[in-house]
Amino acid sequence: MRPYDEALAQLLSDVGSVATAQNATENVSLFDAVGRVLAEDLCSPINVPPKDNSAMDGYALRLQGANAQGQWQVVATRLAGDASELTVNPGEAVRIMTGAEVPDGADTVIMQEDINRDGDVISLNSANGVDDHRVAENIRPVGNDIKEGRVIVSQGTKIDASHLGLIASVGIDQVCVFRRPIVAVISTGDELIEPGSALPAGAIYNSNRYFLLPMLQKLGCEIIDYGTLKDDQALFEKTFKEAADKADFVITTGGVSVGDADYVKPVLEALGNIDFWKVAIKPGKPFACGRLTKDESQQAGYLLGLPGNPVSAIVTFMLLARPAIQQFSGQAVEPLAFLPARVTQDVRKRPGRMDFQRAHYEMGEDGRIHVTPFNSQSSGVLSSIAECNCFMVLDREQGAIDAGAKVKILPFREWL
Ligand SMILES: Nc1nc2c(c(=O)[nH]1)N[C@H]1C(S)=C(S)[C@@H](COP(=O)(O)OP(=O)(O)OC[C@H]3O[C@@H](n4cnc5c(N)ncnc54)[C@H](O)[C@@H]3O)O[C@H]1N2
Ligand code: MOO
Repeated sequence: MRPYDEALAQLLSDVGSVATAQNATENVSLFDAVGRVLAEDLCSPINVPPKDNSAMDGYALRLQGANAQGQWQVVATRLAGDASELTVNPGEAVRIMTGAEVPDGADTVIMQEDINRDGDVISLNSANGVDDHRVAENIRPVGNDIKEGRVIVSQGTKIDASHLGLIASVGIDQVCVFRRPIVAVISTGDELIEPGSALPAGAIYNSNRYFLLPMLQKLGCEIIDYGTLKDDQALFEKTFKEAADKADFVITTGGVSVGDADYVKPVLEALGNIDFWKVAIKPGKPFACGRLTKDESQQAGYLLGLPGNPVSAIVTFMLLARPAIQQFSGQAVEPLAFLPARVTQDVRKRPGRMDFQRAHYEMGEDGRIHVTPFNSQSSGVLSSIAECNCFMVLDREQGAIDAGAKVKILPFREWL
C-alpha cells in the first residue's frame, strides 16, 4: 500500500501536462474563458487608469501655495469622458465629477462636502482650512491599478470572474487557453441501474456517475460518458481501449478490489501498465492507476480506477484524480490547505491508513475551529459527504484520539 503523499507524487509525475502536447492551446473570447486555464502570461498593453482622474465629485484645483482658507474661482466643469484640453491656473478651480480626467495644473481634488460655494467662488469649509487637506488627495494616479507591460494574469491560472474583469479593464477580448482535458467516465457493476425507474431486486441506483460528472465539469473537463458496463472482462477490454484512444483520462468506478467480478486491474495489466494499486487511505484503499498502453511512446488515456463504494469513489476523486487532472490541464497543483481544529468527541482509529473522516466544522465562541465527525464513517454512506463540510484528517500511524485533541481538517465543499 502506497502512503498518500507518495501515491500522489507518483501520479503527478506520471500524468504530465497538456502544455507539452501538440495542439495544446486555442484562442477563446472572454465570456468563453471562464474556467479555462491561461496558456501564456497576459501583459497589459495600457496603464489603468490611463490618466490621472478624480476619485470624488468636487473641485480640481491647485492646493500647493494656496493661502490658509483658500479661495478659488470656478472656471469650468469636467464630466467623466471629457478629454478636451483644460488647464487650471493658480487661484482657479474646475468643478469635477468622479472618474473625470484631472485637468493640467490641478494637483488636488477637494470633495464638494469640504467646500463652501458662493456663486463661482469656492473656499474650504473645515476648521483648519488648507492644513486639513493634502496635495494629491482624491486623485487616482495614472497606472495606479495596472502599469503598462505588467503581467496581469499568469500562465496556468484558472480564469474566474475576477480575472475576466481585470482582462477586460485593459481592453483585451481574446485569450489563449489550454484545451480542456478529455475525460471518459465509466461506471462498472451488474447491480447498477439509472435513477428514474423502480428498483429491481438486487439492484442499486448508480450514484457515482452523478457526482463525478459535475465535479469533472467544474474542473473544466470535456466528458465522454460511457454510462455503466456490466461486469464482463471482454467488454471492459473493448471499452477501455476505445475510451483510451479518445480521452486523456479514463475514470472507472467499481471492480477494482479483489472480488470475482473485479476486472479493472487485470484489464489494465493486460492492456498497459499499472503504476500502483492500493493507497494507504481510508476510505479509498483500492485505487488503481496506470497507462492504458504497453508502448510508452504512444499517447493513450491514463486510467484512474476508483473504488465502487460511493464515499471511497468521491474521496479518491478529490484527493488523487482531481489534482492529477488539474495538473494535466496546465494548472499548478496547490498543496492541501489544512486548518487546525479541536475535535469535540473521542475518535476511534486504527494505525495503518491515513483517515479522511467526514466531519462538520464551525467556529466556536473561543475563536477556535471545532470539528465533529459524522456518526457513520462507512464508505457506503454518501450522506456523510452531503451533510458534512470537511474531512478530519488523521495521519497514518495515529491511533485513537480523545475529545479536545488538536487535529487537521480539510474543507471540501468548494470541490463539489
Ligand atoms: N477481501 C477484500 N474485500 C474488499 C477489500 C479488500 O481489501 N479485501 N477492500 C474493500 C474496500 S476498502 C473497498 S472500497 C471496496 C471496493 O471495491 P470495488 O472497487 O471492487 O467496488 P465494487 O465491489 O464494484 O463495489 C463496491 C460497492 O459499491 C457499490 N457501487 C459500485 N459502483 C457504484 C455506483 N456507480 N453507484 C453506487 N454504488 C456503487 C457496489 O454496489 C458495492 O456495494 O472493496 C472492499 N472489499
Ligand atoms: O477503502 Mo474502502 O474505500 O474503506 O471502503
